[in-house]
Amino acid sequence: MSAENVKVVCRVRPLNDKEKGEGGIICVKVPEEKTIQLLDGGKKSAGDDRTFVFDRTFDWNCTQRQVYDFAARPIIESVLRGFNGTVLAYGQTSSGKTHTMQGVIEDQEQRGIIPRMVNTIFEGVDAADEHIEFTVKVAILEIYMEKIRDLLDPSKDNLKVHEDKVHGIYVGDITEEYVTCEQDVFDIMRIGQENRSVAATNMNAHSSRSHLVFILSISQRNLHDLSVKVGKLYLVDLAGSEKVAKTGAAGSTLDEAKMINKSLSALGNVINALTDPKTSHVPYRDSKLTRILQESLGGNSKTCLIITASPSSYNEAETLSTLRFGWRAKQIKNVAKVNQERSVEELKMLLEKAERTIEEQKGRIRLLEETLRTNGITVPGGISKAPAAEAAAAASGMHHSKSEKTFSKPPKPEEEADEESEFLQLMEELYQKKAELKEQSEAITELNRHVQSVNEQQKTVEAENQILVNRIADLSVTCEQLQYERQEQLDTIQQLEASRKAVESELKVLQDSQKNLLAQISEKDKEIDSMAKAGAVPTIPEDRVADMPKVAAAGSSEIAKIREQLLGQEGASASEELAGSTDAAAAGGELSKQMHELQKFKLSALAQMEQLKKQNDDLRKGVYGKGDGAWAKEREAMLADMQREQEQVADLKVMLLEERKKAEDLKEMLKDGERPLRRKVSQLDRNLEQLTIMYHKLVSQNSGLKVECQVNDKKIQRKEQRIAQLERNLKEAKAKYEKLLQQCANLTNTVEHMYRTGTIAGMAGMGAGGAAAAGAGSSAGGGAIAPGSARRANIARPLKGGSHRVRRPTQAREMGEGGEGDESPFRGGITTITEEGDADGGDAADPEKRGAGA
Ligand SMILES: Nc1ncnc2c1ncn2[C@@H]1O[C@H](COP(=O)(O)OP(=O)(O)OP(=O)(O)O)[C@@H](O)[C@H]1O
Repeated sequence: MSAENVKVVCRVRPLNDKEKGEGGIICVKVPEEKTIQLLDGGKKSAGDDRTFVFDRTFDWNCTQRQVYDFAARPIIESVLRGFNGTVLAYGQTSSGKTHTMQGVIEDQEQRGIIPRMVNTIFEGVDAADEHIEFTVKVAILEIYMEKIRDLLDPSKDNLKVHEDKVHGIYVGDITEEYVTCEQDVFDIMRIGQENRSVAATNMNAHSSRSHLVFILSISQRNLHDLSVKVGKLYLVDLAGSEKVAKTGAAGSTLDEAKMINKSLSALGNVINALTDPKTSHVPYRDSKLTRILQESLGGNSKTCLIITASPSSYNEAETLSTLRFGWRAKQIKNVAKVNQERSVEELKMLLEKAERTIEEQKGRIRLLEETLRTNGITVPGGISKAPAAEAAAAASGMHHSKSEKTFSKPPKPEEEADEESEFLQLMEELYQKKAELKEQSEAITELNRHVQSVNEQQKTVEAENQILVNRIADLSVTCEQLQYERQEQLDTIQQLEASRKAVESELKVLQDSQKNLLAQISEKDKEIDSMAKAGAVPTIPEDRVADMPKVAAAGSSEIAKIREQLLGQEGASASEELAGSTDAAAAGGELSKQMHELQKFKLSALAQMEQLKKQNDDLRKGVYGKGDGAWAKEREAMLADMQREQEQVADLKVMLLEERKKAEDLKEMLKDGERPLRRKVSQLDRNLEQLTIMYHKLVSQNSGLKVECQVNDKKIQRKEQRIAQLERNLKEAKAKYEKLLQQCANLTNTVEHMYRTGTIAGMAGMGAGGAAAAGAGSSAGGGAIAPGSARRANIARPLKGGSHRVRRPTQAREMGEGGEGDESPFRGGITTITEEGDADGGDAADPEKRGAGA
């Protein structure tokens, strides 16, 4: 983990038509891979202050792939290894930021950094080992007028930036979509793009006036040891960095431009602070942009800044400012580290390893016991585990430093000394194991804490889940209510439709009957007219002819027939009369006979007429039941009724139209009401799904952890019991050991006494030498034991039959741990056995050496 500079890459786009039209000429030069020169006013020279060196400089001939391979590929590869990564595009409007970051997604050649990175991610996922499980999430946000908007859910338009130890800096409540393939990401990008704020300025008609941040989280879980690595990738397309005046913005667009300028100048201030050794405070909190990019600039991230520039002399000032910005940013140093969590499995493996080592040590202790036995040092019954107990006791003094761990030993033969040193080594190892065990138990405690925090998280998630469930239930109720109301409205519409149809059919019937009546009326009128004309017949009186049109339809045809007959006959008789009058002289009595006949016929016809009239009257009365003139009234009444009914029908029509309109409005309202509701419900469904997944994950993790804890607790318990047992054994062994020492000392006393008193012949010289050595602490007499040697010996010889005691340096006692009352000579510091009252213990003599002296 070492600090590395932010990588800065410069890209200059080709001169565009607008710039050519404005008479702009190329004012930049890329003399070599890493250098860019800004020519002075388009002249062919550039001063030193206008020459900049970056990690790489690309001119207008470069391809999207070249930029990606140099600027972004190493970053995505790091993200796949668990690092955080950031790629930022900075430059004036229309300088090629979006072209570089996004390009044309569908075009393999022209696609920019984001789609290429997405491609590399899924290639990496496909190529990874089978036991690595990947989870990729995408979020897109926009910082516009110092507000963070969620582009995957535009209703979240003022998100907050949070910071904690676990997640670092993050945007709270942002929508994160899980993706499983490239296309998923592209679909999400399209949605984000649609929601992005765009305002036109004269710099670039479709210039984006907001900062776009695309966040990809890649989590890798190792299914073998369950460790998790999480790499976060921030891809940032900043808003145009041109001067406000040049944008030609005014009014709300001016405010907007100022705001954008504010966040960009905050970015500049952060970079200045980071690169100025005198400044200690970095103003990350001055804008939302710098707050989000806190880790990317001077933090835990591998970062690449791509500065984009126009080559036109028209944009010279902006290009110079962009190059200066990039140059400053190049001084920033980041310290990136892999974001990895130690899994329970890993800790478990460590524990198991420690246990295995303890088992090995136990085996060695057993071996050692055997060695002790074979060398005549009895390991008393019941304390066969004494060495282990000693080891445990030694281990319990784990806070001693290695240098402090010097163990005293009684004078013994050489092989005993070797064994003892082996024993001590063993104990030292045991001490280390105990330390490891302590570490493990600390890890378990840590795990318990982790379990607790997971439990708390789970509770929070459950509570949130419950809130969401409640909200969903509320929404479902509202939805149901709306659906019920909608159904009611539909029913009303159906009813109205039915009544409309009924009214229409009634109307039709009425119209038909009206038509019939009108037809009848016109028929009657015609009849009346014709009858009126027929009034010329002398035998029919005028008043009767006037009545004729009122005759009912049933008798009218008969009447007409008879009338025709009458007319025909009368016409004939009239002509005959005429002929008779003109030929009167010739006709004579024949005429009067015919006249008589005609008169008779006329009378009978009149009688028939009379009868018919009567019939007609009867008929009329039968039909209408009313007298003359009532028919006209009836007709008027009918017409009035018809009129009324027509009016009613018209009213009904109006009502129907109104109802229809209401229904349409209602439908619209329902549609309008349903749309956000549906969106909300689907969003909530998505959230719920994610939460449920999280919840299940946490539950399974939690239960796994609980089981782990239980197992570990049991192991610890067993180990503690074993340690306690070992400590007990050690105490017993120590007591026996001291007893043995006592016996040994007594024996030595007795032997020396015997030497001195001459009980053992031939040993007097040695006894004298020994006595001399004992008395003077020098080599006088026997002279075999050097003072230094005597001083080094841990067990002093007993004096003149006097008693001896085991003395432990105060410091050693103070440094002992967990072994109160433990008098083991193997614990803490030098233990010496001296004569009583001999603080120095320097007069001790090694029996072995003594033996040699003799
Ligand atoms: N290197 C390039 N090669 C060819 N065309 C380019 C290059 N860079 C940019 N362009 C073209 O220039 C125009 C403006 O570029 P782009 O939209 O990427 O600018 P921008 O800096 O993102 O602007 P804004 O600040 O408005 O977002 C686009 O039509 C783009 O295709």
